[in-house]
Amino acid sequence: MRVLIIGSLAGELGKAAKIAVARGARLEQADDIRTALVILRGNAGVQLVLCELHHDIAALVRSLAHERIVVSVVACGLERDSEQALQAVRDGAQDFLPLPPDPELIAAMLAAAAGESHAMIARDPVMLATLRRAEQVARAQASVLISGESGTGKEVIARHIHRRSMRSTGPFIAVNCAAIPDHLLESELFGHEKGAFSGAVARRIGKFEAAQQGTLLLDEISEMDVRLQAKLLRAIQEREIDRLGGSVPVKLDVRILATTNRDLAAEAAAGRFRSDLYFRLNVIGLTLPPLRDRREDIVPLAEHYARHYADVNGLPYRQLSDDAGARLLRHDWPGNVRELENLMHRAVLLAEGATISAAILEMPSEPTTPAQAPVPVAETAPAIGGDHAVCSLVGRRMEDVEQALIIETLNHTLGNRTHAATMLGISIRALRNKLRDYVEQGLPVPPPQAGHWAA
Ligand SMILES: Nc1ncnc2c1ncn2[C@@H]1O[C@H](COP(=O)(O)OP(=O)(O)OP(=O)(O)O)[C@@H](O)[C@H]1O
Repeated sequence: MRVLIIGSLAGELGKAAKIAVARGARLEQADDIRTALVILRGNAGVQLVLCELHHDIAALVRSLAHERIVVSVVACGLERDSEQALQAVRDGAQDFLPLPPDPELIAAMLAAAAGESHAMIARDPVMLATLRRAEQVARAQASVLISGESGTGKEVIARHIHRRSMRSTGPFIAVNCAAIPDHLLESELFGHEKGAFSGAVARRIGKFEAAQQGTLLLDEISEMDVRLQAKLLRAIQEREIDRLGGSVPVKLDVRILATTNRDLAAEAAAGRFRSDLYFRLNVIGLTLPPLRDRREDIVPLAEHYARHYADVNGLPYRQLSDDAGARLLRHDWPGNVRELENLMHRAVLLAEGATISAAILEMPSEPTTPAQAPVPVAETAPAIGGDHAVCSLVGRRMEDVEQALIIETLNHTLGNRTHAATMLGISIRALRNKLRDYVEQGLPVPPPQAGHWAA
């Protein structure tokens, strides 16, 4: 992943940069915000910006919004500068990295910005068959549509297809269509020329061009606005794009992969998704089975995460006890692999004895609906007057209950905003606005995918 550092590499930030490089990051460096913006306009592959606190972070965030550049900004400074750190978050930084740098915190930030680790575990015959099919189609050039419930590993398999393709030495660029507002998504994908809109002060290269000779993953494609769907269809058919405000088309050599956790054929039939685009994307279709239908993967995945999170947190590796394994096998996993991963992360942090026992596995009560697309409230709401959990809320202010629910959901998803918003049935933008309000009120908010150790 590409990381842009704004500031001097001579001091503590240089140490952070070295750690990021040791974890596989490729660095860009700018002495000031003006230079950083020049780099960002020309390189849509940058996923994370680490910016020293004393730079004008508010101005950086404003320019990024103005120029429709989507990238995570993390403010960096000494731990004692907590007032400035809070101000940086108020100004729009997504997080604060205290210096001197903690290698594990940097690893978590890189993982959060890149969309977590790429290891692929598969033991169940159903999953092995899916994997074989993915490997078969990897060498083709055709688009692949990967369907499956949220958290089943659609992005993991997309990366696997890229690694096994003839484009593996080229870039793999992922764009989450649900997480980026429509007006930003267009320039994020297609780029823009200077003057294309009031904030377009210079040419900006989009994700399509950043993915040249490689693979572009359009995550959660069903959430793409209809107008953009038309533009995407043209890009795929003509193999060229026009930057916003551009007059000369740019030729493309990009393979498109797309994911959806909705039934895209049904969306097309209902007129919510263009049928012609659906057929273009679904030249090859792959469906990832939910975890409850590939039970032989559950324990190997749990063991993988027990090892991984022990490693990441500098803790001793503890095996799963037999009763813990049995308990995992009894659960239905509505949140799929992501739910299992979060549960094991917590268990690794809480474990004390020689093994991870069933007692510390914090299983939520068995939900009745799979956690994929937001479920209409009417389908899940308890009958009025009949539910103890709801009765116990009577007398509390709506705002307080909402706040507690949001923070608790974020704790459950270990800070993952996209997943929390899906569970809450609200847009990422609405969630971000709420969190910004909480930060302004001085409330502690779980940082993005940081886990308990950073809470
Ligand atoms: N087979 C697997 N082996 C190891 N880890 C996996 C596997 N499948 C999924 N994961 C992990 O589970 C988490 C969710 O995976 P991923 O983001 O690919 O799911 P998704 O189906 O794309 O979810 P969403 O639809 O919510 O975006 C990630 O942290 C990923 O690393």
